[in-house]
This record gives sequence, structure tokens and C-alpha cells, in this order.
Amino acid sequence: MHANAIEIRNLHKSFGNHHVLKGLDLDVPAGSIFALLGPNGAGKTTLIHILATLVIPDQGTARVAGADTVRQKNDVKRAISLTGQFAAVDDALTGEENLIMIGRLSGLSSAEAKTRAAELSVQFELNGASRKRVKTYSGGMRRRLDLAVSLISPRPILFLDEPTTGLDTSSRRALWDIILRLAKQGITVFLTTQYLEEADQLADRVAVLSDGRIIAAGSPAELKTRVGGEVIELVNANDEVVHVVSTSGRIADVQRQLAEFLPSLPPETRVRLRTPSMDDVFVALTAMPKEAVSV
Ligand SMILES: Nc1ncnc2c1ncn2[C@@H]1O[C@H](COP(=O)(O)OP(=O)(O)OP(=O)(O)O)[C@@H](O)[C@H]1O
Repeated sequence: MHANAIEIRNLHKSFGNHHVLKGLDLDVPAGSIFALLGPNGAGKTTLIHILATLVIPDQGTARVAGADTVRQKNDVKRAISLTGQFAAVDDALTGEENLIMIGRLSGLSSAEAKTRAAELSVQFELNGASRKRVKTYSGGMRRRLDLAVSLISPRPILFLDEPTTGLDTSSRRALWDIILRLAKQGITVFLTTQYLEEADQLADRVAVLSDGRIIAAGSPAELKTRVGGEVIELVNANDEVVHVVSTSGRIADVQRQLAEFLPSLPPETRVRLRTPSMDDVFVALTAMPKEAVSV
């Protein structure tokens, strides 16, 4: 296995006049969980589609498991599993039937497909539901089945496009546990997300995509450090946060920044200090002028 599961150099993609990816450079170490974070329309799905050989870039290169996504498509396809935003399973079949059907389509014998379907039903906590039709499944169960289907034949690199969008908190956490287990087995996970918490909880490294460019990359802790030392929260008598102020933590900065608010605040207002969250990081990074941010 290559040291980097994914290597992206100067990648550009336009749809008509719309320049969606504007020169991306990115490395994803093998065996890590990597989160690409960005708002709606930032180009996350476009990038996943390029990496999965479904879309051809206009300029630049992307290598997945050492193979070029344009010139060595079949090598790339053999190394990856892809799970999209919307479950691609057949509603009219049961979970087990879906798993067996995809297993047969990917070349397993009938007996092998049945064994693999049973293993995956246990691994993805579908055992109780696997004999029920998919149309009766909750959103979380469908998403788990979709993931199970994409892992019928195990591959070293897994792409997950917004795996938990639309799920409630407990289904999201259940899916996070599964993703963490897959990474422990040595699978490289490349996921896109709009949820900062998801990137923070799961990823070894995060890149922030905004307006077609990577505006920051690093571990969640590095990104938080880059944005600043401390966040001051001003809290009212009902324990509601009324102002959030990012500060270096130095007394001169704190004094200057608080001076702006103090005259207008009631005397019972309290001050709280905390380290920046990924939300603060995202707001700060997307507000900075592009040239001020080093990747
Ligand atoms: N095949 C296409 N033809 C034309 N425009 C496209 C095509 N695919 C994507 N786009 C446009 O490219 C931009 C980026 O889309 P993309 O789906 O990659 O963003 P995203 O970050 O994944 O957002 P979302 O979270 O909404 O899926 C959008 O403005 C989208 O409309």
C-alpha cells in the first residue's frame, strides 16, 4: 500500500462557466480518516466523483491507491468503495436480499454471498431487520445498509459522501461508531460533511473547501489552534450566550475586545472562556481573506 492513499495535485473542474474546483492540492495518508468539510455547493461531491473515476478533471491529477483516476480507472475502481448521499438499495427487497444480490453481482458464489450478507448484517447492526423490506427501514437503517452494500467486497479505500446528512443524533452516532471500526481495520476513509462536529469526532485530518479552494488543512486540533487561543462567551442571567468573541487570550486583546461590548451589557452578564470549536474555526476561516490563510 502507498504511504498516501490519495494524492491530488492542482485539480481543476468546471461545469460550463462555473469553475467548481480551482486548483486543489491534497494528500490523504493511508489508514487515516480524512474529512472534507464545506458548505452546500462547495464542490465536495464533484471531488469525490473525480476520485471515484466518475468525473474527469479539466486539469491536474488525482491518484488513488497509486493509480491515476483518468489513465488507470480500473486500478482505482478495484481499490475503492463508494457510498453516496442517497441510498442506492432496492426498496422492494429485504436488506438481506439486497446484500446477496450485490454480492452475486460482484462475483461471489451464492453460498459466499449468503455468508457475507450474514456477516455484514451483524457488523452493521441490521440483524433484526435484514429479513424486512427496505421500504420499512428508518433513515439510519437505510444508511447502514447502503454502507454494508458498498462493503460487500472489502476494498482498502472507502468514500463516504455526506454519510450522516439527514440522520438524527443517535443514528449519526451509531454510524460514526461503524466508521471508526472500519478505520481500525485499516480502511482509509475519505468522507465529506457539512457537520463540523462530525469532522471533529471522526477525522485524523480535515480540509476545509470553500469556493473551490482548500482554505485550510490539518488535524482538528491544529485548525483550532490556528484560529486563536481562546473564545470568550458572554452569558446572560438565563445562561444564554449573547456574544462570542475570538481572542488570542492575551490580556491586552481581551481588554480591547471586551471594551466594545461592556458598556451595553447588563451587570449580571458573566464571562466564560473556552477553547475554539470547529464551528469557530469554520466561521473564522471562511471570513478570512484567502491570502491570509496558509494550507
Ligand atoms: N454535472 C454537473 N453539471 C453542472 N453543474 C454541476 C454538475 N455537478 C455539480 N455541479 C455544480 O457544481 C457545484 C458544486 O457541486 P457539488 O455537488 O460538488 O457540491 P457539494 O459541495 O457536494 O454540495 P452539496 O453538499 O450540496 O452536495 C454546484 O454549484 C453544482 O450545481
